[in-house]
Amino acid sequence: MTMQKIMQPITTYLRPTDTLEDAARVMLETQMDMLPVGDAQGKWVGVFSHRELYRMILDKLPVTTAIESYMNTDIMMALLDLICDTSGDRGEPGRVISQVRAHMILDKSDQGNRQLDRGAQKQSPQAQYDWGHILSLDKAVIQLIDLAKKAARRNTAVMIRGESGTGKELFAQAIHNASPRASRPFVTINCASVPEHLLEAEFFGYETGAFTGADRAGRIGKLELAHGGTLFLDEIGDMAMHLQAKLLRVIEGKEFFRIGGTKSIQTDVRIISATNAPLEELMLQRRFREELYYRLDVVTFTLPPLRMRGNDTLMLADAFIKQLNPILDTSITGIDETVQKLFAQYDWPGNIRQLRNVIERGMIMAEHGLISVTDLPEEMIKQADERDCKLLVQSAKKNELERALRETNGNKAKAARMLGISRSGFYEKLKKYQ
Ligand SMILES: Nc1ncnc2c1ncn2[C@@H]1O[C@H](COP(=O)(O)OP(=O)(O)OP(=O)(O)O)[C@@H](O)[C@H]1O
Repeated sequence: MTMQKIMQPITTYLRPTDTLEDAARVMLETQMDMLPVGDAQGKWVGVFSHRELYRMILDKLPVTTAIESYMNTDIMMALLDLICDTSGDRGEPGRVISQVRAHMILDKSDQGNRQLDRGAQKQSPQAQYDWGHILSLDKAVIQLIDLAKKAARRNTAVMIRGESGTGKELFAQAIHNASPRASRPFVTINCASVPEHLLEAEFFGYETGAFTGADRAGRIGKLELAHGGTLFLDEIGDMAMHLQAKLLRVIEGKEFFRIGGTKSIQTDVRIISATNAPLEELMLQRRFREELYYRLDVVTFTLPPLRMRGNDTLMLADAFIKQLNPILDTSITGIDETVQKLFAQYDWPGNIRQLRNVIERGMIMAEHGLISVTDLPEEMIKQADERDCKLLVQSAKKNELERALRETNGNKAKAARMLGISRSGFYEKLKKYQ
């Protein structure tokens, strides 16, 4: 989910009359786990999540079946369900909060104009980000931006490497927006999230009647949609070998056929690819084609992980707080000293995306003033607790217990309630933090 998506009311929602195929496509395009369903007046009447999608598939319903009788009409339960699901294993509650918030602000001003409906293939998707969105004080990143500005002017293929959440897509969009193709489409294909058997249709499109259950009118693929613009191939390392061969043929010959089609189609796209996969290793294992690699890897950028970007963590935390205060309706002034120290020592496996989610969650928890350790996700505190920050976390926890006791005049039951924990949990903490 991009920052843009949480800052604007979103226009993507389903109608009860939408089909299983419509829903699957919109979910793929938006990468949302759950979408609101709105009626003709834009009123929320339900939600449709992956769970309902799988249920329809397992029930072997034709793709033309309307989602109406499968959508979940218990909206609040569905939201809570999703929050619990996601804050468990995937550990990114902030991301869900963003999604939920985004969904709650349906764009009422333009109910009929959903971004991705049956007409999606006729619209040209645009890139939202430019250089001004890439914030960094880090020398290496600043140098990469300079290099990217130069590369943007040419038509050369660019490959962006780096861990998840380091800003690869942000860079790709900024390059497109600074290129002579800026006014043309920026089209993304996520090679990891589209199932292998659908990826080919996603790329090349298909002709009328190419599949059972396919749209009568056929569908154009993303290669055609991106004509004149940029095709962003995210997670390129996950592309199947046979598709890699087909892509290579398109790059070399600049033409292709729709699935089931006989007419060759010309295309002119600039390719930007991104990956966190060890492509060199994949080539040795014959899971990535060398010829394709050399076609895609004309200019390479490797974005450093957040833990190697020095002061960026605190600067970004501050910037996110400023951006999010008006959206979340909070008045957070910053992060306290303990959190600053903890941030500096933390590994940030999810990089900038994780930082933004942690900040957003912290802002929702704290509401005003400074974000403190107790507003951070449990997982993060646990990790810090096990490492060098143990003392820091302990003193913050101790302060919190002391404050609760002070404010309740030493009444432990009240103090436990105030902190939202059980009485036994409170005693346990008292013992742990002395
Ligand atoms: N330098 C930056 N300044 C401000 N925001 C950033 C920066 N880099 C990344 N972000 C934000 O972090 C989030 C993740 O960025 P992005 O999606 O570009 O990462 P990615 O490397 O493509 O991730 P993935 O590999 O998981 O797809 C986005 O919300 C993006 O706006």
